Amino acid sequence: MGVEICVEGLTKSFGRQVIWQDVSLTLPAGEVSVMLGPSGTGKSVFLKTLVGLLKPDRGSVKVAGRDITKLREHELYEVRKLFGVLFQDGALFGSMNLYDNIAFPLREHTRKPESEIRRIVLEKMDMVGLIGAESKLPGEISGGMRKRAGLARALVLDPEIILFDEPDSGLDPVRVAYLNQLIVDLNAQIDATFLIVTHDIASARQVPDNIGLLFRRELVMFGPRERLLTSDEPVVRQFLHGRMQGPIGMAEEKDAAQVEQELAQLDDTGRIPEVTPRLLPGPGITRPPRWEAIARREAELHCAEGAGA
Ligand SMILES: Nc1ncnc2c1ncn2[C@@H]1O[C@H](COP(=O)(O)OP(=O)(O)OP(=O)(O)O)[C@@H](O)[C@H]1O
Repeated sequence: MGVEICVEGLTKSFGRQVIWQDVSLTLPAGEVSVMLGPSGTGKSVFLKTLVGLLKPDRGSVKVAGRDITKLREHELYEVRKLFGVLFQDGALFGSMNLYDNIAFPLREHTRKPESEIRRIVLEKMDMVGLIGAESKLPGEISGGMRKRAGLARALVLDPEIILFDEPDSGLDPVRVAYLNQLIVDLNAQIDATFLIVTHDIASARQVPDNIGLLFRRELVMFGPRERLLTSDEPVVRQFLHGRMQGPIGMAEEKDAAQVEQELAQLDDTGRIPEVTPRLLPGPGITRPPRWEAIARREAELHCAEGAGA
């Protein structure tokens, strides 16, 4: 079972540049959450702060009840073992083949014999569909395969929490669909807590239990997927529809009068936004108990939509 991450009053700046302030949210244990936000709003900085690679100016990050912002380096080292992180490019060592890349955390952090390492590496490679590619170098495989190799490496220490930094960037829509299915299946199988930073709205609509949005140095909203998908908040609507009309501008924020005019022209007030059906774990994958609650919520949602139609 994954662990809960409880963030309270978190603020981070670099020099005089405030990245975000007073961010509070709880990533529920075992659930999948997505963090959205325009480029440069500090989503990657947020992931790095959660894993203790960056120190916040203020606030706390409690991982399984321990505030990691207060830990010393050697204590932090222990807590970091709870995390698996999938960096944007997979962050593989270019001169090592996939097998050695994936075995690396086990050789670095454990004293397991090579036979056990082999069993674990092949098990994780199988989970992400990479069996047979053990001897390939990262430069010899596609971007999608590199992401999956990065994911296999993030899995070898059996993490309680997995952080994904734009897992879908640079992938074609079909590979994104496969990757999303893999994420949903993995979550059901290993039951860890997932946080995904993505720009892909289709993924954000289908995959998570919860969605958050960073904008203007603040966490605008964080909550259950359906709440954000049906939200009236202009910035949430603009982002989830990927449209120009709304508070988010090309380079900076727009003035209030312009935003008001754009929103008036849109004239979609009163229309109930569609809630995209959730991506389900694949056939044969045993779903953890929380899926019963999810199924109930989804059924209620469809009843309400049916009644409103
Ligand atoms: N180590 C650092 N030192 C100084 N500034 C930094 C550092 N890391 C990030 N920043 C700044 O923090 C801001 C947020 O960066 P971050 O990469 O977290 O944004 P993001 O929301 O992930 O963007 P994108 O969606 O484009 O990947 C940027 O202005 C960046 O220049």
